[in-house]
Amino acid sequence: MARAEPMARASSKTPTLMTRPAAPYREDPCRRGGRNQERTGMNGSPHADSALVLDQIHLSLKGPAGEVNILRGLSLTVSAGQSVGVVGPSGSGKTSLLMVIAGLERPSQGRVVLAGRDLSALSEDALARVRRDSVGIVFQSFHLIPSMSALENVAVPLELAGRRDAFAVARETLAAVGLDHRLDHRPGQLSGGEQQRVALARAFAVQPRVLLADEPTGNLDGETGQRILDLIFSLKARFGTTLILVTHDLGLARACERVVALRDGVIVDDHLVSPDAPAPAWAALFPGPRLFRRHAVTEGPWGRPPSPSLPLSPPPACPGKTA
Ligand SMILES: Nc1ncnc2c1ncn2[C@@H]1O[C@H](COP(=O)(O)OP(=O)(O)OP(=O)(O)O)[C@@H](O)[C@H]1O
Repeated sequence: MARAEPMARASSKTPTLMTRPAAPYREDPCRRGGRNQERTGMNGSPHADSALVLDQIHLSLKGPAGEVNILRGLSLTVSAGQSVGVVGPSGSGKTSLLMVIAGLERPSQGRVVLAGRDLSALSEDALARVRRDSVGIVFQSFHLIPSMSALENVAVPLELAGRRDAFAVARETLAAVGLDHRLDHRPGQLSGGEQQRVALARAFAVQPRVLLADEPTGNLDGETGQRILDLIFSLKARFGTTLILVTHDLGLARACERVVALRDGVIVDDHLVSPDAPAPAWAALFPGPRLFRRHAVTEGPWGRPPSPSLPLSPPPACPGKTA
């Protein structure tokens, strides 16, 4: 559902993008690269390499005609660093799933474990902190603050989180998305693709463990959408971010390592993507596929690699492993 205000249902909760504090670079090389297709019931099994575990999630909300069962017993485990395209017909629950993962919507039943924290056990304040530390969100309609410059849009969440280097980090991140010549432009003075790049810079500036994107190319023309997609995957490669992308675009979905298809609030298909494989069953859910290419991006899409001076900490050592 192309919700103009995807955060409206969570109006009583803390806005995510403006309050997320800076998080240190926490990519764990011990956890990266695994592909985990296990659907788990938690049952005490270890999820050490999981960025996200959803265990039997139900979400019911009151609609005008009574209660709507939006998610109905959905379980999913996503490895750290994995990219997952979430597809499905309109109304199947894709956006609702993102809201639950982000902690913006509490499930009626079930458990969400995000970056090692069981969200169901947390107070609202603790939930907001985990969200701010661990999650970046990018929406189809950018959600930038119109009265602020590009630089301020990226820097202000960092500043609110107490980062003294907020503006320096914001400059670096905007440079990494190719916008160092547009720092003082307000959203209304930027193209759609530029606005989405600002939104991506804002999401990645805090180096989240998990990036949630709801139709991130939905408002863009094909070429600009492709470049935004290149950028997302290049930032993912750089930071080891786990990506969960909701899309109606078959090509975008197939750019991910894994595709999960929803229908009526349950997972009906869950595949690792093989570029050479014949069209999988979920392809039938797409009316008119566009073809984005499969990604192996290591350089920035705007003609140069992401800024080497982004504030990276050295990767932590793997316990029990020698170099
Ligand atoms: N606040 C709400 N109260 C009641 N029902 C809701 C609410 N928000 C969404 N729904 C319903 O939940 C279902 C799933 O909505 P959701 O936005 O998650 O679907 P979606 O798969 O993202 O759809 P689309 O592809 O059209 O964006 C829809 O039937 C929708 O009408």
